[in-house]
Amino acid sequence: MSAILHKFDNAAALAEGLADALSARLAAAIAARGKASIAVSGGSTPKAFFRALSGRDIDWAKVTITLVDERFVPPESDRSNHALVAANLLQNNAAAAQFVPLYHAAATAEDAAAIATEKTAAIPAPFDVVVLGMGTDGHTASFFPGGTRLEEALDPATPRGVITMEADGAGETRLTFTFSSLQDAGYLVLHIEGEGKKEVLARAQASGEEAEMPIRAVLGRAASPLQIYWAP
Ligand SMILES: O=C(O)[C@H](O)[C@@H](O)[C@H](O)[C@H](O)COP(=O)(O)O
Repeated sequence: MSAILHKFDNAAALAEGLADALSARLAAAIAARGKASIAVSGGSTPKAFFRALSGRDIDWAKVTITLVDERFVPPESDRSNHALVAANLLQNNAAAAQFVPLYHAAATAEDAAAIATEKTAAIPAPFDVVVLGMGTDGHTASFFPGGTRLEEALDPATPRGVITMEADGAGETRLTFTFSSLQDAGYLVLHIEGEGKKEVLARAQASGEEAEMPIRAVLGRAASPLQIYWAP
């Protein structure tokens, strides 16, 4: 599917522009169906955009927020994406939103993934909005090169849901939505910043295996047009 580039002069302008676009999409979903859903990524890039979005004036009580992926750590951990979202997005007006975590205090990550799959199944598919990040190794979500269940995660036949992933670059065991859960979002966003990530994206857009740079699955096979938001 195609990719549309939204280029901004700087990160602050991108944060505002992305917050404007997403709040409009969420408000339109609420107007159409009475509810809206958004799955966001963790990492360091999204903080400013989370803060901008948290202040937008929409009916947040009708919005369900979840994560694209999570580290298998409790929300008290400084590695937790839940903690990142709680501190930066579930604030201000957006504090009224419903948040559905992926981490659950279970005996194993597999048990937590099964619980997350069950709990997130209540969110109508497809997501209205999905915001992906990208690592310098070309991973997105927790689709890491060399990941233990990468082929399964990217397989279009794999059902929607949350699975575990382990990889050298991932740190803790991860909990990640599958490609099939994310790729048909009403508005599918890739949010990256800096010249380095722009070069990584260019490499990913060149020919090569998905397993080498898993973002290629999104670039090449997502059902929804990919909205690339980039600032230097
Ligand atoms: O849990 C995570 O870390 C994210 O979901 C991950 O996929 C992230 O989007 C990329 O690693 C980019 O992270 P940065 O924004 O920190 O570069």
